[in-house]
Amino acid sequence: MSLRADIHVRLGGFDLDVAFSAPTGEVLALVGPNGAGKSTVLGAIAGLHPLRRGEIVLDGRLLERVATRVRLPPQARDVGVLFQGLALFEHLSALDNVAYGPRARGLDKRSARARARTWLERFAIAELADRRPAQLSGGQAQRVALARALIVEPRMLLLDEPFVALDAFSKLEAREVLRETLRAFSGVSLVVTHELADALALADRLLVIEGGKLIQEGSPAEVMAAPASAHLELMLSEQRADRKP
Ligand SMILES: Nc1ncnc2c1ncn2[C@@H]1O[C@H](COP(=O)(O)OP(=O)(O)OP(=O)(O)O)[C@@H](O)[C@H]1O
Repeated sequence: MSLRADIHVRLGGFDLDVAFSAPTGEVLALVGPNGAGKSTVLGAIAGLHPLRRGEIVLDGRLLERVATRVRLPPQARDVGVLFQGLALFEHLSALDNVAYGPRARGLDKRSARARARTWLERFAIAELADRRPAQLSGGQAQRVALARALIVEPRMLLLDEPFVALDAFSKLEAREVLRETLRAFSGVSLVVTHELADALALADRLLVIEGGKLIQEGSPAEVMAAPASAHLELMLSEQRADRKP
């Protein structure tokens, strides 16, 4: 097992209480209504919300265990994060956004930039190296954000609503780029999305959360065959309506 997570977090009056695990290479989609706790799950794994109880183990390495007071800081977790809205550094070029991780880990500027350039090439955006985020399209910015997350060779990827800011056309293209990226990525990926179509296109397995609890998990086909909540049924019927010509 590559990821084992038993997560109990309290945020104000909200209690999150979910446990799941995933083998190496699996792509998990976390779906559920607004306020269900999806981003909080990501934040807990990334080390941004301390656990009240439980533990998180990634590739046999303990990231956090409340019982023995182990709690690695975010930068020591080897987890790549794509935040909602991408959160690129507006004052840095695309190249320096991607070079940021290696620089922060002590690599000299020249080597970090050389490495960043290979990642821009991998995402077919080398010619955009000098542009600032404001001069990129949504799809291009998403590629920069993916390159920035992957350049540090994380063991796990966390993606929070990776398509929110995109128009319909960019979104299809971005979904394809992301699908190929996740397929090539060797660690576990966890993608938060409120759109079932994205989850179905990307994920090996769905985790459905509502009110801070895991209410269903299974392959897309299993979940579609027997949705465990009214909200999920509604998502499914919207998805079917979208597919009709
Ligand atoms: N810093 C905070 N302090 C108190 N409550 C919070 C905090 N952050 C989030 N919450 C609450 O925790 C709950 C879960 O929020 P979370 O952002 O994880 O939901 P989500 O499923 O990602 O929702 P959305 O789809 O709207 O992004 C919500 O009820 C939210 O109001």
